[in-house]
Amino acid sequence: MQIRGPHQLKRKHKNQRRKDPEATPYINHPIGVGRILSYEGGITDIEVLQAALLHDTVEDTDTSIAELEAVFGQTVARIVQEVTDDKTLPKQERKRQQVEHAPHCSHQAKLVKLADKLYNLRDLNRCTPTGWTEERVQEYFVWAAQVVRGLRGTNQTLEIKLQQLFKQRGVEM
Ligand SMILES: Nc1nc2c(ncn2[C@@H]2O[C@H](COP(=O)(O)OP(=O)(O)O)[C@@H](OP(=O)(O)OP(=O)(O)O)[C@H]2O)c(=O)[nH]1
Ligand SMILES: [Mn+2]
Repeated sequence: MQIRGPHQLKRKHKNQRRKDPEATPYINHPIGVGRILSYEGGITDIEVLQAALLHDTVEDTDTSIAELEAVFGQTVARIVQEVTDDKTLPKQERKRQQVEHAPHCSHQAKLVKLADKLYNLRDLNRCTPTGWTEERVQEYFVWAAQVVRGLRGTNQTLEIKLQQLFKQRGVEM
């Protein structure tokens, strides 16, 4: 599938659903990440906001970095690249790499990562994904705290909100 313009980006996640019991449309997540950055984080950097909307397209759809670069430019493509997991790696290794790479990401990519984690942790508080145990939810919080630790000093408002969520779960950041 080809992106012919930014207005068609939601088609990329068209057939994808969240893992919540209602199987809500996946596009709610990237839009929510953009909202967090804009309304809560006070971010006005248009490339960060574009990258937020696109952040899971390469990981989860048939979109390539080259395609993003052609439509949205080098910077947006680079940010998305930075927040994209290598899905050919085993899950445990992917998760380990996120912790390891977080401190070395660009400021713009760190912003997207902070908002992504904030959205997903709030989503876990809202409802448990299908098939997840309480233990798996708690493990996600513990892992996310390790990633967020490497993103400190990026956006105070978002980091305080994340810190509160970890504290509620008794997790050290
Ligand atoms: N909390 C929650 N997450 C859901 C839901 N539906 C889909 N997800 C996605 O699942 C991912 C977290 O689940 P995991 O099992 O840890 O990861 P995996 O999908 O990469 O295997 C997140 O991916 P991601 O955004 O790429 O972020 P990351 O966790 O890889 O950093 C999140 O967006 C849902 O209903 N609730
Ligand atoms: Mn995401």
